[in-house]
Amino acid sequence: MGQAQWTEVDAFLTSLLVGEDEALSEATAAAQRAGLPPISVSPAQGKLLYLLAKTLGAKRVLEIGTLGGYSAIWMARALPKDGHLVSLEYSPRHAEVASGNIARAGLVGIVEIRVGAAAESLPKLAAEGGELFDMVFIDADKGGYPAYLDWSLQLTRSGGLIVADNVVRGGAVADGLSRDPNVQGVRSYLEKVAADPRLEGTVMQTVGVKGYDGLSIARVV
Ligand SMILES: C[S@@+](CC[C@H](N)C(=O)[O-])C[C@H]1O[C@@H](n2cnc3c(N)ncnc32)[C@H](O)[C@@H]1O
Repeated sequence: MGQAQWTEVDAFLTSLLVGEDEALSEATAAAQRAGLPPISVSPAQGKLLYLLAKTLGAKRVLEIGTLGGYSAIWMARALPKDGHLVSLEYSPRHAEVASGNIARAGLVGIVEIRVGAAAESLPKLAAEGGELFDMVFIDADKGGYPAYLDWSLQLTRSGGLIVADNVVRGGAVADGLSRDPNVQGVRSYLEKVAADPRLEGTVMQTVGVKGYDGLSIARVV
């Protein structure tokens, strides 16, 4: 038997282990109908985010980059009934589609979407002085990642996780001479993770419809 392509393996593993239900598949379909770009995490990655939040016993999760709410639904499902997920989204249109998806998933009381640039929403969130977050998922503009890491460090409890998607960028992250601002953003993000004594981190390389990429996971000590 020949070696299966990653798409076949992904389909096999997703149907075997991930268990995407109607609310999740409808969230993807609604985002597609609304013309949103197909750049949400994969079902297997969504399940990983869910498992990380569940393992942490998370009550509070912060997401930077909502899109249609697909990853937010996964993470919110790991929270208790009185849990809270704050998701920051720049585009009002994306936030509107996400709100519909979150309502259909029965998560209105848990998920709060804040519309605006994350660089403006994060200082406001910090100024509110609420409880610290157990987990942050960074999945927005890559140039903003280094600043999002600084805010996430302020907003995450000791023992919590800061997770960031798309940090390998087809392998370009290893190219120190790259002039691509997205590559520079994720490279600087990983350098900050490596250098900060408050963090211990790693990167899981991934393959998916968006190509070869990676997910950074860092624990706040
Ligand atoms: C990769 S998508 C998020 C996917 C989502 N986390 C999921 O997996 O379902 C990135 C999102 O970040 C949003 N975004 C981009 N720049 C942003 C910014 N400066 N502040 C807040 N959101 C931003 C985009 O509009 C887009 O909806």
